[in-house]
Amino acid sequence: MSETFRRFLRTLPDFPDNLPGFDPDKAPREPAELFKQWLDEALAAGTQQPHAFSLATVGEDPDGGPQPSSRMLILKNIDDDGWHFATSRTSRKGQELAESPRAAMNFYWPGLGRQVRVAGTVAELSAAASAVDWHERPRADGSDNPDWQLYALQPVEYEFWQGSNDGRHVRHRLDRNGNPTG
Ligand SMILES: Cc1cc2nc3c(=O)[nH]c(=O)nc-3n(C[C@H](O)[C@H](O)[C@H](O)COP(=O)(O)O)c2cc1C
Repeated sequence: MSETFRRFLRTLPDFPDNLPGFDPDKAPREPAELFKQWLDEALAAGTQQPHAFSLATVGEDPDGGPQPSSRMLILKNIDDDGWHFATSRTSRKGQELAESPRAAMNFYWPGLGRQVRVAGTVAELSAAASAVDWHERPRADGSDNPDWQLYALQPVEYEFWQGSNDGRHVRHRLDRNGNPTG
């Protein structure tokens, strides 16, 4: 099984042939602006749920050691508070964020060979903003949910990654102020 499966994985499709280029010197200076540009391009390329991302949080393993966990979420906004997402405070990630308010986001747009990483500290936004988010969900039914929480991740680092079929992938890394870090 493992050898067959290993060979099967090798046969799976790689990046599409026509990936866009990326020149960091010509990119918007503001990381949020560059992100919005890439999001628009992912949408134009037909990406389903281009605003979906993986959120990694840190909890504890059964022996008390650090244990990362991750799951997909939907981006709700970007403003001075940070990059917004919402979930239940009682969920695993909600409990982990209460204990350890740091997280890492990862967006991936396979059709464009692009990945964006954003990591930082996480703060809870207001109950009023959380209620608005709850009621604006696509399948909202008018009920309230006092456990629903809107969070904002305040970035400490960013990485914009553009894959290339010649293997010369471009990594554009920025600090919290949007200054390139190499
Ligand atoms: C594309 C996608 C988007 C999702 N968006 C959200 C979301 O915005 N908020 C949320 O609480 N769960 C969302 N989920 C479900 C989460 O991935 C996860 O299963 C759930 O929140 C429980 O996670 P936890 O047990 O790790 O806390 C989404 C799942 C997928 C596949």
